[in-house]
Amino acid sequence: MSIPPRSETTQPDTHPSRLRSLESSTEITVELGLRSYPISIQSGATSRTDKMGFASRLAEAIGDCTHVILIQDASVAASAGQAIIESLPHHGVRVSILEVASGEASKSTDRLTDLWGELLACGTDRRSVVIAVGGGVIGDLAGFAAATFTRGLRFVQVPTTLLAMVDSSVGGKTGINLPGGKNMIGAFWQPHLVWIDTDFLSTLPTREYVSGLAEVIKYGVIEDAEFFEFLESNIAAIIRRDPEPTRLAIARSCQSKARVVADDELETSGRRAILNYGHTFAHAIEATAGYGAMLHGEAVAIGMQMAASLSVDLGYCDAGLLTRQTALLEAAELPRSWPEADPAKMIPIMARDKKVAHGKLRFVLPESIGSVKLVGDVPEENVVAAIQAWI
Ligand SMILES: NC(=O)c1ccc[n+]([C@@H]2O[C@H](COP(=O)([O-])OP(=O)(O)OC[C@H]3O[C@@H](n4cnc5c(N)ncnc54)[C@H](O)[C@@H]3O)[C@@H](O)[C@H]2O)c1
Ligand SMILES: O=C(O)C(=O)C[C@@H](O)[C@H](O)[C@H](O)COP(=O)(O)O
Ligand SMILES: [Zn+2]
Repeated sequence: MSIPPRSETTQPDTHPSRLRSLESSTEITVELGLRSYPISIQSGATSRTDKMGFASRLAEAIGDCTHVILIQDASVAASAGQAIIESLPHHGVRVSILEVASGEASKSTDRLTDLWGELLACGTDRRSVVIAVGGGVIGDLAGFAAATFTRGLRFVQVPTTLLAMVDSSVGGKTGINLPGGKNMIGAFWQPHLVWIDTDFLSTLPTREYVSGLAEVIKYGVIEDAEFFEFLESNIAAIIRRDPEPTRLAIARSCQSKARVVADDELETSGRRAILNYGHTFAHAIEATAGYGAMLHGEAVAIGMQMAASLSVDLGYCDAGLLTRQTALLEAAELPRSWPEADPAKMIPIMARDKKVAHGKLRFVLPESIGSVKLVGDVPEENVVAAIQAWI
């Protein structure tokens, strides 16, 4: 099974990220000049001792390394965490293991402060390397600890959820939440390597796996119409976690994210903001529901519905787009509405969105499948109507 490469005529690829297929592995490069790094997508290769294994890729990406700090989600300590530890050279590398409790609540100032103390206590110096093993929560938290401890440690992302494989491990956004806003404290800090072993997905609960599909579908809407069509035809197989379509969906998502990040690493030109499709609503849903009550991907699915409704309402796209997006989200078994959505609670939180410029909210709105634009000056009554459409 294969999806065709993006057609040059309809979708000029001005910053192509290299995609190489090697047997059952795929390698994508995030092109950022001196900060470029590989995303290695494998199936079951973590403990291989040859050049395809984790240890070889780590050595290639990092160079000298005598101290590794594994920051891992407690729920993958015995599986992915253990596989990474066993793959590391037994001599010459000291390994410190720091565990973080599962869940969004760990992306907090309290947990971060403790983590800084734990890094200090285990003798971390500026040549130490942080390896984050877990989902987006661990990647965001450990990445921010790496960005800030002694003004910056090299770090590696080993994502173990679908969402982290397709989105959060790539692109260098790291950070924690404040009670009043998602990811309000953070830094752009790129990893040196993203190591994706799809075998780690075998233990992931269905609800978490499905949550990751929201970000996968996002790429189709924002910049890859061919991928959206591929997902429409293959969503049932991807939900079953059939290896080939699942690996293709992960690779194509990473390719999309790598392309956008290479274009606008620090979200200054506006290009990277497209990755925030649905997120202005989603972050307000997560904050008002209470962090962790609604999964990030679930909130993104509902947020994409609200954004698409807003776009139809303002005349930027036709209703057909919303129909196709609704059908795909439904086929992916993602929520499309939230009965408790309250515009009066959500709008003040949305006002703190990181896309706000000169005090005005900006929304990523679809024009057609595969194309979105950043729109400012949206009347509040239309925003309220878009929220109310999905209660
Ligand atoms: N930095 C970015 O660019 C970016 C992008 C998207 C999302 N995010 C952030 O990512 C977070 C969501 O990430 P997530 O969905 O991975 O959630 P998560 O990290 O909370 O992981 C989800 C759950 O799955 C468990 N888990 C992880 N791997 C497992 C495995 N292999 N087997 C069994 N259980 C496993 C975890 O313990 C947790 O309970 C949010 O905080 C979101 O804001 C960041
Ligand atoms: O990488 C990006 O850029 C994204 O916006 C990806 C989003 O999926 C992700 O949820 C991100 O953490 C949101 O960032 P924020 O800047 O809106 O906090
Ligand atoms: Zn997201």
